[in-house]
Formats: sequence, structure tokens, C-alpha cells
Amino acid sequence: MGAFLCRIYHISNPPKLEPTNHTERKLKALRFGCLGAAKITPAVLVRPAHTHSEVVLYAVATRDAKRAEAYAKEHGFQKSYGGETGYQDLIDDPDVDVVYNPLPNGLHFEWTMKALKGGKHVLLEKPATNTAAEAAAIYALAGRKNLVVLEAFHYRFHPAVQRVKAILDSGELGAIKNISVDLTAPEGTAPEGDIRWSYDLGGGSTMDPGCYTVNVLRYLASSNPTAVLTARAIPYSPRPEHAQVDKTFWATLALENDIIGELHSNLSEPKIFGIIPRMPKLQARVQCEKGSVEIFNFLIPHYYHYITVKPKGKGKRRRVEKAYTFKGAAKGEEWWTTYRYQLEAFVDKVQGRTPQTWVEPEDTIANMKWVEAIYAKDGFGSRPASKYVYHEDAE
Ligand SMILES: NC(=O)C1=CN([C@@H]2O[C@H](COP(=O)(O)OP(=O)(O)OC[C@H]3O[C@@H](n4cnc5c(N)ncnc54)[C@H](OP(=O)(O)O)[C@@H]3O)[C@@H](O)[C@H]2O)C=CC1
Ligand SMILES: O=C1OC[C@@H](O)[C@H](O)[C@H]1O
Repeated sequence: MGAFLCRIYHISNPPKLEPTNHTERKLKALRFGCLGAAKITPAVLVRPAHTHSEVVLYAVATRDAKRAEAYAKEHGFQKSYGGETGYQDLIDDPDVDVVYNPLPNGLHFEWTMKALKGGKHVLLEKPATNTAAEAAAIYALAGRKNLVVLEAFHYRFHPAVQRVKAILDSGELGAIKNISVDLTAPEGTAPEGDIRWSYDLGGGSTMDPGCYTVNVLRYLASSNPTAVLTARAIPYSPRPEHAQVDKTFWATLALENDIIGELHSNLSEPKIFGIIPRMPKLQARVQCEKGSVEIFNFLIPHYYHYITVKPKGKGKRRRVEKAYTFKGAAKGEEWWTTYRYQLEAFVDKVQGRTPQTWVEPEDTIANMKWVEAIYAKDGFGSRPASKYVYHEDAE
């Protein structure tokens, strides 16, 4: 219980670097510029930056200049840009090394392409884009310009989910037969007007929690789907503007090596009897020939998680594991969040070091491909492709 409370405390109040280190880090640190005043930025970038000696919270840009100033002051960014040209002004700032892009999904493509065009590395929120073709175009440009782009599937950087994969890869449980993933959020988590309910901005359950279910399925299976066997979704509301915005979806996929994947996400799980909020579901379960492994809370395991391994056979015993840090030399602390581990890897990659793990371009592109395939099967259709056109001669 003490360890749990200590971890929770440090997640919200990470120990800040000493002032001497703060001064030193200006020498070789990466200056981050952040697009928009998104709710997720403090967790993904601001708090992790406080404990990373090579990260400077340099600038933030929002569509409103006053809000940009206030946000910069509140979160410790040195500079702010605002108004209609704010995002582009931030990209054009020669002192920005890295752009963090947590804009609505439908704007990821345009602003990532613009940031790359401006010569910046990009930490890009999930899902990378609205379509697989857009994700491919981003990585093609990044490759040509020798810049780093990472789709922020933060959970992949934490030791917990890597431990589950290591158990599967060890062969202890034999071949994988079935993987089922559930990711749900209680009603009210995404209120009316939230970007997640806008088709034009790339919203919907399959795009939001759903993109993680596709990702963890592919990650644990170490293979890609071959077909979407079934898919069903329910719209957010009966209003015409929500006809293609899924509140919840279920899908069954066939994967290479005879694996079946069962995915479900709900962005607005109704209250029990209309009054009692439901607990979020955050599980991935893997059935294998010789047993099973399940992780509770693969998404944000830094708060709390457990991995239950049930090997089949005489004398084999069920065991429960936890992994807040890596065994061996890899960096980390009990209280490091998924986002902190992710920032470590991202900075390592940009600085030319080998990150502990990475989400490769093909992985991101394949994830978008299968998100789109689910939308094709359930009839909701892919989110609209961006109207932004990148001109090669503009490089
Ligand atoms: N990694 C993770 O754990 C999580 C990732 N995410 C991802 O991060 C992204 C942001 O999510 P979230 O923090 O909830 O988003 P918010 O709605 O809080 O922020 C989105 C930002 O986008 C900017 N924006 C620009 N154009 C528009 C527009 N037309 N409509 C609305 N906003 C606009 C706004 O910036 P401005 O201030 O300039 O007005 C706003 O601050 C999404 O891609 C989401 O999938 C979200 C939650 C968790
Ligand atoms: O990235 C995310 O993680 C948790 C979800 O509940 C949230 O909607 C999503 O954007």
C-alpha cells in the first residue's frame, strides 16, 4: 500500500531536477514546441519534461493569443504564439527542435507535414492520422528529411506490456490462439462537443480507444491481421452529424498464424441503472495452447496493473506479476509513467542513441490500415482525408 501511494504521489509530483541540472540541460537539450493547449499535454509532455535533462519546454501555440500566454505561464513554457498564424509561427521558430502535435486527429496530418517541412522532429499523438495513406506520406517525408516521427502509443514503452509480450515470446504458454481486448470509458469522459464526437475532426470510438485495441492486438500477436471477419458499431447519437461517429464498436479479426482477435471499445459506457458510473475496462487477454496471460490496465499501467499467468497442466500454478521498471540496465523509476518512458525513448532516438523500444513507421501505417478496415466492415467508413496538399517543390 505504501509503494502504491508513493507511486501515485510521484506520478503527479515528479521530483524536479536540481537547478544546476536545469542550467546544464540548456547545452544539449531539445527545445519542444507544442501545438494547441490540449488537455493531454501536461501528462504527455509537461510533467515528464521536468525529469528529463534533455528536454526544454520552449514554446506553445494556441489559436487564441491570451490563452497561449496563460497556458505558457501555467505550464512553464518559455514562449507563446497565438492567433491565426500561431501554429505556423511556432514551426517557423528556428529555436524549436521538436514539435509535439496533440491536435484533433483530423489535423494531425496537416500539422505534422508542416512541421516536417519546417525541419522539426515530431512527437505525434495517436492515432497518427485519419488514413493509412496519410501516415505513409508522413513517414515518406520524414525519411527524406531525416527527421524522427513517433506515433505516441505510450503504453508500448512501459515495462508492463513488454513483460506480457516477453511471456508470450518465451514460448512458456505455447502458440497464441485468441486475443481479446476491451477498452471502455464511462459516460461523460468525453462530454458533448468533445473532439472525439466530431467526424470532421477524426472522432469516433474506433479512432480513439479503438486504435489502442488494434495496436495491442497486433503487438502481442507479433503479427498483422489478414481480415476483419465481423464488425459492428453504434453511433454516438441519432443525429445526422453522428451517423458515422461510433460510440462503441466490436470487431473480430483473423491474424496470421491462426490467431483470432476480438476487440471492443466504448467511449461512453452508460451508467448502471442510469446513476452508477461503470469502472473502465482496460484489459487484454491472451489464450494460448498451454495456458493464458491477462493484463489488467495495459493502457496506463503506471497507476496500477497486474499480469495474471495461468499455465495449463499438472503442477503448473497461476501467478501474478507486476512490472513498473525494467530488469537490467534500461532506465526507469517505479513512478515513471508510460509517457515518461516514451519521452526517454523519443529523445534517445532524436539524439542518435538506441531507444529501449520503438514504434516503427510500418507499424503505425498498418495500425491505421486496420482501423480503416474495421470502419469499412461496419459501414461507418474511414474518417475524412485531410485537404492539405504537400507540394514537393516546397521542400
Ligand atoms: N496519449 C494519450 O494518452 C492521449 C492522447 N490523446 C490524443 O491527443 C489529441 C488531443 O486530445 P485532447 O487532449 O483530448 O484534446 P483537446 O480537445 O483538449 O485539445 C485539442 C487542441 O486542439 C486544438 N484545435 C485546433 N483546431 C481545433 C478544432 N477545430 N477543434 C478543436 N480543437 C482544435 C485546440 O488548441 P487551441 O488551444 O489552439 O485552441 C485544442 O487545445 C488527440 O489526438 C487524442 O487522440 C488524448 C488523450 C490521451
Ligand atoms: O488516448 C486516450 O487514452 C484514453 C482514452 O480514454 C482517451 O479518450 C484517449 O484519447
